[in-house]
Amino acid sequence: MSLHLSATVPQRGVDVDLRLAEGETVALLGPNGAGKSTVVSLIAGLVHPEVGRAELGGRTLFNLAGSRGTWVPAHRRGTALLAQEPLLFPHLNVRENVAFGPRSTGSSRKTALAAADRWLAEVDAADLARRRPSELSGGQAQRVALARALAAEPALLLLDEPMAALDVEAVPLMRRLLKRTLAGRSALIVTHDVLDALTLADRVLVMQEGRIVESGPAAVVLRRPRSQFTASLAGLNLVAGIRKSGGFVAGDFTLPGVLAEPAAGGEGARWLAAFSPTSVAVHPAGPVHPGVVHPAGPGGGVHTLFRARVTDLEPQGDRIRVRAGGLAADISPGRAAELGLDPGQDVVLALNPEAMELYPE
Ligand SMILES: Nc1ncnc2c1ncn2[C@@H]1O[C@H](COP(=O)(O)OP(=O)(O)OP(=O)(O)O)[C@@H](O)[C@H]1O
Repeated sequence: MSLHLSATVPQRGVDVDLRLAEGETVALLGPNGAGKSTVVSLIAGLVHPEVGRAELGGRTLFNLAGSRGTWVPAHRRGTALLAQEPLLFPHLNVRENVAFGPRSTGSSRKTALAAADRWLAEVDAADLARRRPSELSGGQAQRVALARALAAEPALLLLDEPMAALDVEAVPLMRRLLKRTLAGRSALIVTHDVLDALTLADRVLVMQEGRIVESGPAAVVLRRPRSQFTASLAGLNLVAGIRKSGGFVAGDFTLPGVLAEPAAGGEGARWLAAFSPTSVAVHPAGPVHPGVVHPAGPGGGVHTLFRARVTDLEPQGDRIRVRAGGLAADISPGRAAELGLDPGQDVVLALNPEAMELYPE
């Protein structure tokens, strides 16, 4: 069902306004402490905002705007929460754990157990029905917890980093199950993993310091990040600059002519450039002046060169990631050896405007 939440929790620095359409799965991303879990807790009824309101499928969950506030308690909200830890009842077996949801909303024991069997089959856990939670692996327990959440037939499923506590081997199966069960379902999933956003969500929201700062389809948000957090999730360099004489001017360099006919923003408008570290070439320090254009740069085309100091070197898959001038450049180990790179050394970076995504801030 559709959700609208607008709430402020000053003690946690959270002030959000978000909507989910009916049947939409939304991923909520953001750095540690951004307020993601607080948003989930607000919807679930576990945190009381100072002001705000929330509606799920047209039904008020809370409304603290007027003098006579409305507050629906957690167990009557029609939401189910799957957290990092499965939190199964230790004294009940798996089947009874899953049947607990329908039982608590008034189903007969027989109907609740039939629902449990159906949902256990749905998460490939039918064979675990008679086990106690203590006899399950972490991955199995989380699948059972998912079945329990779904068996409650929630109008909105809330998932707060549901795979964060799993062993790496258990994650792919859980992700496949989530993909299957979240399809067409109203759900909000908090995650740190960009793959979850890409595979599970119709749309992503990025939170920072208690506010939602980016929103859109995962592919768009990741191609055109608006914050360093999202850029690093997407594995991109992000540089802020301004439009000047048709060019993009950042602190260290200028990309002439790239904004000659911009779709938006005039002279002095703020623009962003996002580009992959693999598109940045590294050359020995030479007689280069800031912003000088190399007409036939590596890979062809017009490149912009600028001097920068290497701050760090780190392995990046089968490449070496060079951090210099606030940017990342991924080069081959052979090239790094050829350049004899060391932190503190000056180099020349070559940027290829053709490999960049340029967009108004
Ligand atoms: N129980 C609490 N009491 C008071 N403040 C809290 C409580 N839980 C979290 N906070 C604070 O509220 C802010 C938002 O925290 P929240 O847990 O919602 O962030 P998050 O984005 O989920 O972080 P993480 O990714 O680390 O889980 C943080 O400043 C945090 O320190």
